[in-house]
Amino acid sequence: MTIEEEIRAIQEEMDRTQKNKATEHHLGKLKAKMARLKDELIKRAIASKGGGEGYSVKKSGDATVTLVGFPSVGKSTLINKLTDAHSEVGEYEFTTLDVIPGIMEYRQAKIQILDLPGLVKGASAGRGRGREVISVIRSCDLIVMIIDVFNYQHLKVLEDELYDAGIRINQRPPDVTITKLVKGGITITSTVELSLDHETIKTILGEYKIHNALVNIREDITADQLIDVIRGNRVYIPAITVVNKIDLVDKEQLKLFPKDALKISADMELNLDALREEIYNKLGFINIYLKPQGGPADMDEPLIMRKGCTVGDVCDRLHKDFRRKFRYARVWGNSAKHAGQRVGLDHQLEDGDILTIIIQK
Ligand SMILES: Nc1nc2c(ncn2[C@@H]2O[C@H](COP(=O)(O)OP(=O)(O)OP(=O)(O)O)[C@@H](O)[C@H]2O)c(=O)[nH]1
Ligand SMILES: [K+]
Ligand SMILES: [Mg+2]
Repeated sequence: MTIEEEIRAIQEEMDRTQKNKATEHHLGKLKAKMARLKDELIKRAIASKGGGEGYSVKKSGDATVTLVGFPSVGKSTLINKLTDAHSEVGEYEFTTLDVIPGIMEYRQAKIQILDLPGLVKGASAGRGRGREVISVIRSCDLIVMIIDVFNYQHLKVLEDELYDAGIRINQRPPDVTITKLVKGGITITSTVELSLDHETIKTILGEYKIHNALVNIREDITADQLIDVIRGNRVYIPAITVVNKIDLVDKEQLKLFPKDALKISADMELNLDALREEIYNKLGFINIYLKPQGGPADMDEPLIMRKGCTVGDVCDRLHKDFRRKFRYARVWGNSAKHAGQRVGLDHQLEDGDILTIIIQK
């Protein structure tokens, strides 16, 4: 049996099984098995080799955004309008076969946008150049999911493909820690009421050969989320949904789409300003001002970083040796307990902070 067939067989068994106290543990076991099989698919999807050469994309700018959608929804048309790129547009599917980068300059930020080949159902299992495309998506900072006005149902397919590739959109990592031990069995502690019973949790851990561990759960999680924590290879990426080609339908029809989806026409340049703004906001940029030791801060040209960044991230941005040569830093502003606070690489910065980095000579 292939993995896909096994998954289907287990799903059928789960559907057949009545939910009650007597079957709870059996269902838990099936759930655990199912989750582990899906995990096999993810492992396959993220192995960027396999089908052929991976795409080599050089990252540039302050953040990287990918355009993800079925063939011919208008990804290339859009990147040509938003950036300096010239990506081929065609009426036929799979016009774009490579990753095409472009830069969108917006409010002092340089945002790299990547036009990608169309994604189809089965991409995460390697259909088309699915695996290679997915490995590019996994390393971006924001996903723009594009559907066109005639194919709303594709949105769910896209979401499922990303999910099966270990990409969690608009989610935070589950608040769970697992500390493996050499003996003593499994101890589960939780600060909230859990929907998963302890037996199921143990069964899932057992599927991954974890028999001794401290498990601390601080939010109500699903079986899939527990496996996300065990595997640790999931990526958590924000996403926005865009409906393209609105010039082809009337206003009434647009009401059928969810409120939070942005409705645009790439071709007719309708609503593109709102999209630029949304991309910028969703990336959560902050300004960090650098101050050389003993001198005034450069207040004209801030370093553009992302919310949640650390002093170490700033070091990486400035020079490849800075992290290694780092001694300490001083910070003024919102993240500082007092002006000029001495901080280390892990210190989290906030918008408007002024920073001095001291490195070894
Ligand atoms: N009416 C209308 N047509 C559009 C719009 N955007 C794109 N198109 C047309 O849709 C077709 C596909 O556009 P592309 O930009 O090549 O789409 P794509 O998503 O890059 O396609 P692949 O690279 O093949 O995956 C072309 O004929 C475009 O002219 C739009 O906003 N309105
Ligand atoms: K096309
Ligand atoms: Mg294209």
